[in-house]
Amino acid sequence: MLPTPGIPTVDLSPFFTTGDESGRKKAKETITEACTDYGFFQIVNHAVPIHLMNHAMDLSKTFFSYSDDVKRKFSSGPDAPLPAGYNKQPDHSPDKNEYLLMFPPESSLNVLPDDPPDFRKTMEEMFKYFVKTGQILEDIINDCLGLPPNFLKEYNSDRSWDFMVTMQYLPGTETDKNGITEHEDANLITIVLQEDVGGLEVFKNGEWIPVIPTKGTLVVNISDIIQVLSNKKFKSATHRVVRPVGKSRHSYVFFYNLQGDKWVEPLPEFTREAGMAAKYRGFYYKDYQALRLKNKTHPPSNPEDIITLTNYEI
Ligand SMILES: O=C(O)CCC(=O)C(=O)O
Ligand SMILES: [Fe+2]
Repeated sequence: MLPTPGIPTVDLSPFFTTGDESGRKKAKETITEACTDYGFFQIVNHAVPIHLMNHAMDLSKTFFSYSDDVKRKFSSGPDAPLPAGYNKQPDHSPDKNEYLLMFPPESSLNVLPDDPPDFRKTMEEMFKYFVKTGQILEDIINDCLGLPPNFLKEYNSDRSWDFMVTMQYLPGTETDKNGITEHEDANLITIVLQEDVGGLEVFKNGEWIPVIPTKGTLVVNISDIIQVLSNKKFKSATHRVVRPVGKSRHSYVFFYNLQGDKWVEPLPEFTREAGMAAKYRGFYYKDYQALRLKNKTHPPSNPEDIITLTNYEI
C-alpha cells in the first residue's frame, strides 16, 4: 500500500551513517514543518528490523488469543508506577482495548509472559531498538528546535522511565468503534507500529486522517513534554484509534519518556530569549504522569475533569 497522502514519510538512513549532510538537512526540514503544524510524521529506515516487527506482531496476536484467566496471570501488583504486565480497560471505559505494558528489559517491575515461547525475548529486542530510534529522533528534534547540541539528551538521560505497550483492540461494530478516545500523549516522543488493518487516526488542519499502515513504516507522535519545553512551537499530536469493523487490531506503542523528578517548563530559548511569554506553568513530570494515568484508571464522569496540558496553560 502507498503511504498516507498528506503525512510526510522521513527516511532516517542519513542519521545512521556519516557524510549524507543533504539527506539529514532534508529530513530535518520535513520534521520541523510537521512538528510546527501538527506533531506527527512517519519514518522508514529507522533502527527496528522489519522481520523483528513482523515476528513481534505475530507473537502478540497469539498471546492475546489466550483466555482472560491465562492473560491475567501476568498482571502487576498495585505498587508499580504504571500498570505493568497485562491489563484490560475497565468495562465502563470508552476505550476498548487490552494491553501488556513493559518497562526496560532490566526492570524488576516487568511481568512478562513466557508463552508463546520467544515472546518475552522478542519484546525485549523491540524495546531496545525502539530506544535507539527514540534517541535518534530526540537528537533530530533537538536540532530542529535550534537547542544547543545534546541539550535534550542531557536533560533526558535516564532511560528507566521508558515503556512499551503491546495492544489488542476488540473488533469494532457499526455502533461502537472507539478504540482510544482522541488525546495527546504525556511523554516526549511516541513511536507506533500498527497492524495492516489500520485504525490509527491523526488530527491535521482540522481533519481526522487515517494513517494507512505501510510495511516497514513507523508512526511518530510528538508528545506533551516537547510541546511544553518548546512553548508550543512544536505541537503534541492529537490522535485516536478507531476500531476496524469486524477485525481485531494489534499495535506496539513505545513511549520515549522522561524521568519523573524532572522539572518541566518552557525553555528560555522560547520565552525570555524570544521575547515571548511562557504559555505553561512548570510541573514535575511524575505529578503530570500520575494525573494522566488517573484519567485512565479512574476516568472522571465529567469529561471536563480529564487532566491534559490545558490545565497548565497560563
Ligand atoms: O494503538 C495505537 O496505534 C496507538 C495507541 C495510543 O495512541 C496510545 O496508547 O497512546
Ligand atoms: Fe496515544
